[in-house]
Amino acid sequence: MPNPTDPTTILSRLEATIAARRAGASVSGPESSYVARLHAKGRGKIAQKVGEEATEVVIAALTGAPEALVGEAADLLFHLLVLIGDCGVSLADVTAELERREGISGIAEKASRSS
Ligand SMILES: N=c1c2ncn([C@@H]3O[C@H](COP(=O)(O)OP(=O)(O)OP(=O)(O)O)[C@@H](O)[C@H]3O)c2ncn1[C@@H]1O[C@H](COP(=O)(O)O)[C@@H](O)[C@H]1O
Repeated sequence: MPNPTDPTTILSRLEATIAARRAGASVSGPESSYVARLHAKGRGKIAQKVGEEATEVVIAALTGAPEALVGEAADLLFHLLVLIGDCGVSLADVTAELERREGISGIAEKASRSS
């Protein structure tokens, strides 16, 4: 049985909640759901939010306390999940890519690109 507080489990649960909000956007509506509201504004707005949150992560990392970075990183992960979901990409797609890269040094991989 998966550990409910495991980071991957939490991200999967959040992904499922986001998908449910997206699917039921016309039911719950932008009034009561932030995810539905964001979807109503379109992919451009969702992508813009990811960019903003990424910038806030950078600022917090360079100037803020660790607690501020935790909050900004959570905002970024949340909005990134909303964006990839909107594009039909799942968390499993991303973790599969990370798994594929496992053990491949980034330096060696970059060097292999030119050959
Ligand atoms: N994890 C989150 C989460 N993190 C951040 N946020 C919201 O993201 C927004 C980001 O704040 P900003 O000031 O940047 O956004 P904003 O005021 O809309 O900014 P602009 O319109 O000016 O761009 C805030 O409204 C936060 O509450 C989140 N909203 C929802 N979730 C999760 O998503 C689930 C579904 O949420 P609803 O769709 O609202 O039911 C929730 O149960 C949570 O688990």
